[in-house]
Amino acid sequence: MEDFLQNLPKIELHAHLHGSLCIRSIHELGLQLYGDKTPKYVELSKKLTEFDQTDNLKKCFHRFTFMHELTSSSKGLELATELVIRDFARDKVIYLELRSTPRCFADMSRRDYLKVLVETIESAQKAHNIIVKLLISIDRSQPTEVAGEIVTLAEEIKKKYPNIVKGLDLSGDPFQGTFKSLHPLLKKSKDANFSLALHCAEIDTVKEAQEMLDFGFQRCGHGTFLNEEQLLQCVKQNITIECCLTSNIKCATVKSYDSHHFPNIFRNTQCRVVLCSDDCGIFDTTLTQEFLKAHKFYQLSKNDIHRLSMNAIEASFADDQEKALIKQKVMEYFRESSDNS
Ligand SMILES: CNc1ncnc2c1ncn2[C@@H]1O[C@H](COP(=O)(O)O)[C@@H](O)[C@H]1O
Ligand SMILES: [Zn+2]
Repeated sequence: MEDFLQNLPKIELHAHLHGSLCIRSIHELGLQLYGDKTPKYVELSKKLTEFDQTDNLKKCFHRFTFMHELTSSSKGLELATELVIRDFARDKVIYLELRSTPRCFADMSRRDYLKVLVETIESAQKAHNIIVKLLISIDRSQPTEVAGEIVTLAEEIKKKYPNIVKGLDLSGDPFQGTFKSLHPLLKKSKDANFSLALHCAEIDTVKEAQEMLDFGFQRCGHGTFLNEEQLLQCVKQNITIECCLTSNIKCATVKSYDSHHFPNIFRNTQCRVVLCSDDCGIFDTTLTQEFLKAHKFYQLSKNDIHRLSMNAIEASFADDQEKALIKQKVMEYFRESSDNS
């Protein structure tokens, strides 16, 4: 199964740019930015060895602050994006939806940030033979004015790069900010035909989850605390749940693999569900590892893996032609592997 999953052409729908940089690639980034044996690189290496295991959501957000310091220049951001895309391609991901929150620094505006991302995606997807789309993230902990600027920029850049910019993500520390305050902005995006992949019910906030479901969106990040009724609503509204096993365990929003919500949704409901990595760098995982864990803990068969792959293709924000192409590659792989077994 390990070889089968490693070589399976995979579809990743929930990956945050800065969380997806693994320690090895952060070293590579540091080397390229600062050069070997320079004081800055030595300091970076020291900091990296001091990182202890991420075992709760708060620690995870500390690490983002550190990551953001590294990419606070156009060069750093470009290199980080290229490395992340390369690493996904190495894990045999053939279709990737990468999400990132536009930031501004001394010499870079949020518009510049997005420009660096789309241009790097354009070149990296060719170099690494992978289809990459961008979802623009709104950080719920930031002031609504910032979210407003991001929504406006997203509309502008989607017009220019309609084949790369596919939708909006709502993420950030779930203990901060409210969906309600962002409702008018998200409504504007929805009316402008943006696809929405929103973090929802990552922590136990039933009322907010209900507001979000009633608002309506395409993909639900985590959905950990959705109740049975809300899952039924997801079925009715055709909302896909993006499950991130390792992320939930390491952030301690789920106690154990045995009590994870994935198997119940997958086996006992009509809800479309997909497996994703979330922040594979921070949680020291890969999409292959996520499938392997699901196989180990929930006895996923090859048929189940096929169903999950088809779910991901269906739920992706790719256009119909791209979906057909990805489907063909996945089907071919399953056909060949059954011929060889
Ligand atoms: C673990 N669960 C999570 N829950 C909520 N938001 C998360 C997240 N993991 C990542 N992010 C969001 O992604 C940002 C980092 O990537 P970018 O700077 O955007 O590329 C984080 O700052 C946070 O806003
Ligand atoms: Zn996430």
